[in-house]
Amino acid sequence: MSFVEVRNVSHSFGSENVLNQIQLSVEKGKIFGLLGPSGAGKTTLVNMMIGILTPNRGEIYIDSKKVPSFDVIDMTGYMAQSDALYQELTARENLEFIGSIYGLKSSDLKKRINAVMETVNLIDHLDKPVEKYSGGMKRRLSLATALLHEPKLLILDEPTVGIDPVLRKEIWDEFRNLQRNGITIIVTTHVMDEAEKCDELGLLRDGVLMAQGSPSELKEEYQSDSIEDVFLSVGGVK
Ligand SMILES: Nc1ncnc2c1ncn2[C@@H]1O[C@H](COP(=O)(O)OP(=O)(O)OP(=O)(O)O)[C@@H](O)[C@H]1O
Repeated sequence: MSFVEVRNVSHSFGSENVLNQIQLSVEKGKIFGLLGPSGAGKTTLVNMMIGILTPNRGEIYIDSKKVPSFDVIDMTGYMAQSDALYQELTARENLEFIGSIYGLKSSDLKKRINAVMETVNLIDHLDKPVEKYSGGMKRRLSLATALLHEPKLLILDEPTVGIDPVLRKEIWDEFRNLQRNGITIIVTTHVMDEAEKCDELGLLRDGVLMAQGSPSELKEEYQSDSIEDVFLSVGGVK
């Protein structure tokens, strides 16, 4: 069994069919990109992976455990599309709060807070209230909160929205570092140059997984020079 397995998942909200028989698998230590236009169903699918939402049909397994599961919550770091931060608290206070939810001991917690804030390059802003952070700083702090309990799986919903290209590169360098430590990363995006950086891609459109493969496999299969062209081909637009 692969580290992440999505088996025949379908979901509707009322009469709107949002996901249709999604099958995909992600190997341990890979960066998997879920690529698709707005409304394709990316957030719905990642919410199912962490167990926030239960699919109408199908199953999801993470590290051989069926979702939802407390083990999966423990091993997963999640960064939602909108930052779930307490604005009036400082970064340190936000991280202390998250750490207490995960049951980190105070001595470990202090070390982890310093480590994750170093990672996202915010160590000099630890005691600043979040409301004084810029949008990009908030995204980085959200990434820090997702990393705090040393997850084996990171699920990131559009992590670089509102982040400038220089910082985006730094964040991607960090993803590579995490990957070197054996962490599996699932990232949703509609930024094509980010898609090219993933080991494996799933192309989602209108709730259907149109194609899955590495960027080079997909480009070869669809005889395209870029992932953007692949996307247009599988979408039937080209
Ligand atoms: N709680 C909900 N109730 C009803 N409809 C929903 C709900 N959540 C999502 N949807 C619908 O499901 C579809 C897929 O939404 P989803 O947020 O998964 O897309 P997405 O690919 O993540 O888009 P974006 O890139 O804009 O975040 C959309 O048509 C959306 O309106």
